[in-house]
Amino acid sequence: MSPEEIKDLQLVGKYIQPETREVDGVLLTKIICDNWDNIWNFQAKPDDLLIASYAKAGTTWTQEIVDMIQNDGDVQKCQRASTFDRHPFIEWALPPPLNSGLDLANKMPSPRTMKTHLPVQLLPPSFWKENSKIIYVARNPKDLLVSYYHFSRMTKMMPDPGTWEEYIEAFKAGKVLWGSWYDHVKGWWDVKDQHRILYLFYEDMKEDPKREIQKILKFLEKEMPEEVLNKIIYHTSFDVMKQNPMANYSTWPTVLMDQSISPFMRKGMPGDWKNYFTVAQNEEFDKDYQKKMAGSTLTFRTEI
Ligand SMILES: Nc1ncnc2c1ncn2[C@@H]1O[C@H](COP(=O)(O)OS(=O)(=O)O)[C@@H](OP(=O)(O)O)[C@H]1O
Repeated sequence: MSPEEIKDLQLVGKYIQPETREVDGVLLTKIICDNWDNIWNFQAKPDDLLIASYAKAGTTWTQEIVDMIQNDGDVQKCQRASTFDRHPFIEWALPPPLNSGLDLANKMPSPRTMKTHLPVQLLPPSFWKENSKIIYVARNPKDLLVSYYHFSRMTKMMPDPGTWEEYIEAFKAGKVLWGSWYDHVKGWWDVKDQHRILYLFYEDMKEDPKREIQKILKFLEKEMPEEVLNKIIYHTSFDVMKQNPMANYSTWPTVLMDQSISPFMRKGMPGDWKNYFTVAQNEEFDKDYQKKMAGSTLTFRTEI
């Protein structure tokens, strides 16, 4: 992003309202809802790759891994642009002169790699029709909630999260952007075997990045020498990505993300939720979780 564009962004920033609306009961920003027809009618292609997730599940990490794989471990090539511009975020509509995800996607030559946080029922149907490959990444709800709370405090593009106590309740009720986490992870889980979907877990990636990167390689039908694989593991580690301006959103102006409040690459640590949930909040959360996830074969690890 050039300094000129950043200046424009700062002018535009004051027009960014964290207003929300719903599409089929799913809370989204007003700008996304106003643009919904275009998003729904987005034309996917058979050689598209979509990285899908609920917000704060490890999307950027997965994007960096995929980009490194696609570029055979060439770090310089992966520094060609920020994550947002390398992989269009299909539903993320911003006012001009900012690029909307759809504009970027439509301009991008094939094969395209894109990102979405949409729940499965709101995915543009052309992705199913074209049988595009999808990598879904899921993260345990407690760490995700903590991450989402901090992100919502530092970004001006989302509604104010309120107090920690209020935010836990909003999250449990699904009254946060992109709707219910519970429905999101279950919805994608339930269709994973009917389409070309690789379902990954943040905690598994943290536990054994090599094993999980190998799953992605297989899914993308790629092979690579051990030394390139090791380079990818290193380049996509939390500490290295935290210092990478093309992955840590530091090129974005503070009017959109004020990283002095909380950095985008915050902790990257499974189990951090224990520093935030009280014993009572944790018990309440678990009780509610059991109800909402009852009957599903999907399970999460809240620490590794
Ligand atoms: N390489 C690596 N290793 C471990 N963890 C990582 C990595 N990269 C990003 N992160 C952490 O992922 C969280 C951000 O999630 P997303 O990228 O999905 O956010 S977004 O919804 O796309 O804005 C956010 O989690 P928290 O640190 O818990 O807030 C990031 O720090």
